[in-house]
Amino acid sequence: MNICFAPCPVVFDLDGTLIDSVPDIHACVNAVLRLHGVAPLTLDQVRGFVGGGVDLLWRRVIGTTGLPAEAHRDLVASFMTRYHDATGLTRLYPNVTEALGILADRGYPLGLCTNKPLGPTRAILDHFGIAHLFGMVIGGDSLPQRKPDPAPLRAAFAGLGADPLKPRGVYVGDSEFDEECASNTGVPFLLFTHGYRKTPVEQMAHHGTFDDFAHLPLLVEETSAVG
Ligand SMILES: O=C(O)COP(=O)(O)O
Repeated sequence: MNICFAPCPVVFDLDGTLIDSVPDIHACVNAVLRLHGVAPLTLDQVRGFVGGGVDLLWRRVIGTTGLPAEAHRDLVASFMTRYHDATGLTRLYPNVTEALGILADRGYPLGLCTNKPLGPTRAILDHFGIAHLFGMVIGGDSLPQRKPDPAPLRAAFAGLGADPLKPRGVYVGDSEFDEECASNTGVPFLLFTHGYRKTPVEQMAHHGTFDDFAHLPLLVEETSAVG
């Protein structure tokens, strides 16, 4: 059971959930590929590589382009010098700011748990003026483990005052990584259907879906009341 008598913590994924970040990631990946004389990847290819963090992104880029595996570390470093504050092509999904504001006003402690490194995560939250809404932010480099390991999500809930081993709350995300992480952590999962998932919605385990953040506050209320 996951019943909360006070508003329980709500933790969000970032890429594909609050923001569409793929255009900036795509531009920075292709800028690095250009330096190595490699043909650019498409937006769809790069979208398919996002979700597991920067190391996995570049393992997938290497697998597709035939760049040498030994170059991985340098490619990631070169990407990060470009991506650490790249926000120009990134967009918040519609009604995100309003939904976060409503949940915060209703007393829900809000957190963020992303596989994106903390540097660009903070740059994006600042850029969109939503950083102050999150009481805890866990990035892909905050801990040795990354989603779908439960450790980062547990740390996010713990930072919001929940019991890290049996957290009460809700995780909101868009991908298979998020689905598995919520299940590993033992919290209900709310699935945003416009994100980067590859699996059909009907094959994903979730406690509710939404395609517009205008519907999220009610869904959170219902999910945390039912458990
Ligand atoms: O950087 C990534 O690959 C994914 O980040 P996310 O956990 O916010 O979806």
